[in-house]
Amino acid sequence: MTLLEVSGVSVTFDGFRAINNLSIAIGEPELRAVIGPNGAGKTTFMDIVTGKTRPDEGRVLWGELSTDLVKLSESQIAKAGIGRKFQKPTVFEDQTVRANLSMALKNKRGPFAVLAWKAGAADNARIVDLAAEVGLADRLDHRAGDLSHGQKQWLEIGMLLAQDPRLLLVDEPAAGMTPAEREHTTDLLKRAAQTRAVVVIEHDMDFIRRLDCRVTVLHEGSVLAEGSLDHVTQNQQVIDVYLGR
Ligand SMILES: Nc1ncnc2c1ncn2[C@@H]1O[C@H](COP(=O)(O)OP(=O)(O)OP(=O)(O)O)[C@@H](O)[C@H]1O
Repeated sequence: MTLLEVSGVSVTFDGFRAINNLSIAIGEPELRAVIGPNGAGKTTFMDIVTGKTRPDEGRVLWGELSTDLVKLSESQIAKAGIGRKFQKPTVFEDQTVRANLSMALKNKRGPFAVLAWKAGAADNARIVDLAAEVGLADRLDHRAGDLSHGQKQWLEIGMLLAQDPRLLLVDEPAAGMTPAEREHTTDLLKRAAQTRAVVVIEHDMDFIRRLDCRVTVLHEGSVLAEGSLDHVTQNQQVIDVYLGR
């Protein structure tokens, strides 16, 4: 099923067309990589889906009811089931891994439930499962600030998964990671994408190859090519504007 359908979207910043008649459809479940040269519009694409940037034209249709996300606020879009991971990890450094995951579970319930919330047995089991899922099972009682850069990124992914998003948007997860951390991150994202849609912006081609998924190449705010990594990397235009540089 198509979960997200970006259709004919354009955005102009001060006369510069950053997104130009962009159309992309993401299925559920699906793992999708988005690549392209600097300034191609990758981050702006995510800003549009999450409601941070409003398009001048086009529609962003979501879910079974084809709700137009352009008409919703950022918080309504988040509640609809779209989670976003920015490049830099944003975890509560002074809190433990367990407390961070616990807060993320709490947030899912909304402001009224939070007032009366206390971690029950089911929540504690879910926290342990989430930690295991992102590879932090043996770090539950460690301070998040003491984790490595890669581990902080995994914790933040765990916090997003705690909120059960139907679509997870991830911006350059491999940046600053060791090769072993990158490998773990690809496994984690592939697993997460078995039951939901996951869209990953990345520059690291080895990372993309390991993701083993459909790839969309953006250039000047539009889709230049789409398909398997082998398919898009053999495309002469992709070689000219991105790979050959
Ligand atoms: N708020 C803004 N105001 C003005 N220009 C912007 C704004 N946001 C993005 N742009 C411009 O739009 C273009 C697309 O930017 P975007 O960050 O989406 O590209 P990107 O593909 O994510 O690039 P990178 O790989 O460098 O992160 C760039 O030329 C950028 O300078």
